[in-house]
Amino acid sequence: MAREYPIENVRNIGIAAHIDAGKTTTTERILFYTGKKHKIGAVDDGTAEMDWMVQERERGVTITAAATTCFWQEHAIHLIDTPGHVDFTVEVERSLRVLDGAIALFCAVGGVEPQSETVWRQAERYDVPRIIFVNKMDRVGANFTRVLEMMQEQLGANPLPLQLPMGEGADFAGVIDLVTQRAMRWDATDFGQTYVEAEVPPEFQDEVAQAREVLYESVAVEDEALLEKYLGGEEITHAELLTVIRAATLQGKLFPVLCGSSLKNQGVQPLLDAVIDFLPSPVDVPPIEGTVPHLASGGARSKRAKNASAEQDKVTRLANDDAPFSALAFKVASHPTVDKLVYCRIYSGVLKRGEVVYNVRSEKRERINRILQMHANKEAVCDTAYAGDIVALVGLKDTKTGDTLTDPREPILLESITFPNPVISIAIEPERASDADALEETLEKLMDEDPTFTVGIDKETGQRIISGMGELHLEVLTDRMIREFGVNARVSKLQVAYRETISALAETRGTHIHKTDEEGIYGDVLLTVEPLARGEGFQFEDNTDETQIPRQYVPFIEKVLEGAMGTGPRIGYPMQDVKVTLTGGSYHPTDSSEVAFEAAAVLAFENATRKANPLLLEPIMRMHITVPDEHVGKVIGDLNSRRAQINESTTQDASDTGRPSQSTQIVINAFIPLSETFQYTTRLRSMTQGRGAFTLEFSHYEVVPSALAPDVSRIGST
Ligand SMILES: Nc1nc2c(ncn2[C@@H]2O[C@H](COP(=O)(O)OP(=O)(O)OP(=O)(O)O)[C@@H](O)[C@H]2O)c(=O)[nH]1
Repeated sequence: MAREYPIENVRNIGIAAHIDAGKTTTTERILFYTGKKHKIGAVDDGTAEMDWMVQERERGVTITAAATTCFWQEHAIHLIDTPGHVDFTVEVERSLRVLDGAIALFCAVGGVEPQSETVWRQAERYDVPRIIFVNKMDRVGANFTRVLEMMQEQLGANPLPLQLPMGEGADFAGVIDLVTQRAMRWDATDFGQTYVEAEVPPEFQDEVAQAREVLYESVAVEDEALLEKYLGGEEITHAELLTVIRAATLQGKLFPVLCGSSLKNQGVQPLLDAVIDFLPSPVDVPPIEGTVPHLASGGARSKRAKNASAEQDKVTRLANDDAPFSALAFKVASHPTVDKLVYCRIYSGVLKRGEVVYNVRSEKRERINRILQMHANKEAVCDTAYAGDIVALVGLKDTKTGDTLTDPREPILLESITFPNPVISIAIEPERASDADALEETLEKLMDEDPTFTVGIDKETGQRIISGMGELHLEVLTDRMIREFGVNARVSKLQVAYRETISALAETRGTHIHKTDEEGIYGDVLLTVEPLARGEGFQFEDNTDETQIPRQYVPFIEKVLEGAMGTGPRIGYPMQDVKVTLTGGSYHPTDSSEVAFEAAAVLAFENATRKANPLLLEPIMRMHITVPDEHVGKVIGDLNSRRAQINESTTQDASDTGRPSQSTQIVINAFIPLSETFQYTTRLRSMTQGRGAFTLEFSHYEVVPSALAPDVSRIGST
């Protein structure tokens, strides 16, 4: 079956916004006007919004939250969910990784709010082209011009208004298109499905003429030929203008701005037009890059791959149906009826139901049982998915977020989505023994959905330890477990995931020798432990011979010692960066056994590490703070009191981006112990009146200063 829409007519977009800017309300309108929903939610009495929110909290609804598809003017728009919350970078990162363009939504009253600023900067890092929608023009205090100024000042962006509002607040009556010079008014009786276009009312004509002048001039400077025409006083056609706006938007030089009121059903259709006119199709973004993966023996290896000079050769795949199939799994979601859904962005080729794909990470081939295109609350089964599509796949048991799925004959490994390691932990236990299974099952599901959430068992206490990215992350997950999955569980206080190591060389002997009338036990091991450089983990060397320790026991002893690294001598945190050398030992021809050598080796290791001046290590985070100039002194002072090491602070302003801006942002890069970052979100917010933003990423482990070490206790023991 041929594709319904040419790839040039596909848009993969997200809506980025500060909480409450009107993302849900706008999405509802988009789905309604594009015919995906036959009834518009009664947002006025709060029902649509509440429905949406309640659903979002339910297990099934993450399904619809990841992506939905709608159609507009012969184009397919895949709308990808981009939660705006700073504390859930994971969600934002994975959305930005697979979308091609975004609508940045601002409130006409609040303008550029902290969270919209954060998401804006994230989108900037990913080079995602954006158009802007200034929503809530009907609200008292709405001020279109001020929002434009804030974009310039706070974001250093170059907004390009393509419309002007006809009045503001209670007077807001519609929108004037600066290109066509037509005034649009929406019909309130049919939820804004129809709108009429008319002459610009006389009272707006001067303003429109001025704004049009600015528009043409701003666009002309982006293109030499257009500039020549403009300066020569020649007429510029709409098509010419739109082509240059599109090119400048794709390069991030201009950000077309539209306005309206989603709640009052005004302005959403032109926004959809703008998505099509200015945001990229999959062929407008650079082709996806990857490497030729090394395949396990037996795996199909293409001629191309065989001829590759190196196993990790770089390859690119064009966004083309004829290219070999490649896709990236960007979200795994639980589902009420099928096992799970795997959301994929197809970068190249075509996928048919029933086909087998190759998962490069797991080295497994998996059959696609069903291909679903997700709509608002429903899912449509399709037979085929094409390059550039976003679909949900059923049947992938071993696929995780970030995995590449490819044609088994032409494999490619796409760059995965990088997620930071979890660094903060709490012990969790079922309320009652009867809750244990439910807890286990829920933890599995949450781990599947969220790659930055892990579950382990504390060897010493036997407690389940859940780890995540930050305080709020674990709080929300625990809350979901209890409220959404109905699991009765208890958690301990948040703890940093400490490690242990040694700082000196030590040699000890461990013996495990018993003799009774019936049987004997004989194990005797001499070993040294010495520190390794940070990050080297565990090393083992054997300097004994068969007269000391029979050869068959050596690999076994190595395994035992590696296991013993799991519990350090100071508090019991896992150890790292230790080299163990087997230097001597003895055996008995009949009494020696694995069990005897195990006991002897563990004893020797424990004594040696205790003697080798053990140290505690703590996770150090790389912190990236963006803060307006005027608050920087306070923030740096506070960082110093938190044992942070500030590496650099740079000024980020207009000259960096080539865009005009009057505001100066200071970017501070620092290393900071994780334990000093608890509650930092609130602290930074209060120090910067909500305008500072930060990201934290695990960097490395460092020794805990000796004065603080006694305060560190074992996880779960509090
Ligand atoms: N006056 C006015 N209110 C609006 C408009 N759009 C949305 N709202 C209201 O703003 C509030 C937040 O709207 P949502 O659509 O839930 O905003 P959101 O960005 O999805 O918010 P979160 O889901 O909390 O992130 C609701 O009370 C809406 O009714 C608008 O155009 N005008």
